[in-house]
Amino acid sequence: METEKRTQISAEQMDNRDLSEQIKEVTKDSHVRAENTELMLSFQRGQVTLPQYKLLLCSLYEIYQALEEELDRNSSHPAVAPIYFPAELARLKSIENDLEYFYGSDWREKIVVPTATLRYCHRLRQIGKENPEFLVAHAYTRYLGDLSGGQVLGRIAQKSMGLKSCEGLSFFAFPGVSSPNLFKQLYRSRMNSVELTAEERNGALEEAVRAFEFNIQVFDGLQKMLSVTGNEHQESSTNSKAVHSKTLPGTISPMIRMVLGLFVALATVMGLYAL
Ligand code: HEM
Repeated sequence: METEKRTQISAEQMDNRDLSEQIKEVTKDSHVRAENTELMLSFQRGQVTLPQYKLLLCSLYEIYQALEEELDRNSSHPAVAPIYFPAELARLKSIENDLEYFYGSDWREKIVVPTATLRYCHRLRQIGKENPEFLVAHAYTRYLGDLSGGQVLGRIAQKSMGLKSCEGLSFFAFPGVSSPNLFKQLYRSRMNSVELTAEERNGALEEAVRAFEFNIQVFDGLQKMLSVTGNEHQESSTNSKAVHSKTLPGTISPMIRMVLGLFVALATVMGLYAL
């Protein structure tokens, strides 16, 4: 009886807690996992390479395009309006500048992303249409991350890649935010003002865990791309749109298949003559 009462109280206390506290709590383990992905470890060790960073920018471009389009479209939705800060937070334009700096004016034709990025974007667009009240989870995961660890990562990246100026690093800069810490406080209070039913709140918390999971999968996908294709797509002027269309280990490229086909045909013809 006593235990039942205690469980009830803690469930109530849990419900009464602010969304910003709850979301931080439920994503704690995921944050540790994200920090420990190979890509994030390269950043933290000061070993991030230009191909890694360029490839990350490609995925961030697709992700922020989806996220910001959905936030814009739902900007007057009651669960989005309080956390809608395009002037302070929007990243798309900055990423476009960075991509142009590294890839040149035809950067749009050089974008390559792993399938994990496409899945992440698909989810963002889906919830933008079906459950805009969950966008807060995705906006929190990306923007508060960028304003937290992201700030340190930007400085490390500049050193690691030996970039002289801040060119190519505008993704990390938030000119509209004079104090990231104060802004994060404001953002948390706005998150806490969003009115959600218990069911919607649980959904948003689940979505935040999912958002971290998507990021982890994107980072892992990028590392796989780098280990499979090396720097080839970074340094050449390939026009491929998504790496999932590239040849991966375990598959036979169309060229090898054609050569094998010709070989078999030739052997068959020669066999017929021999008869
Ligand atoms: C090298 C990797 C990373 C490092 C070193 C790092 C570090 C940090 C630090 C120091 C904070 C501040 C914690 C606090 O104020 O209590 C933070 C907060 C945060 N990080 Fe990361 N982070 C990393 C990667 C990521 C990634 C990949 C994501 C998500 C995609 C992320 C999302 C967040 C979020 C949402 C917060 C805000 C937590 C809150 O105050 O509610 N971080 N991170």
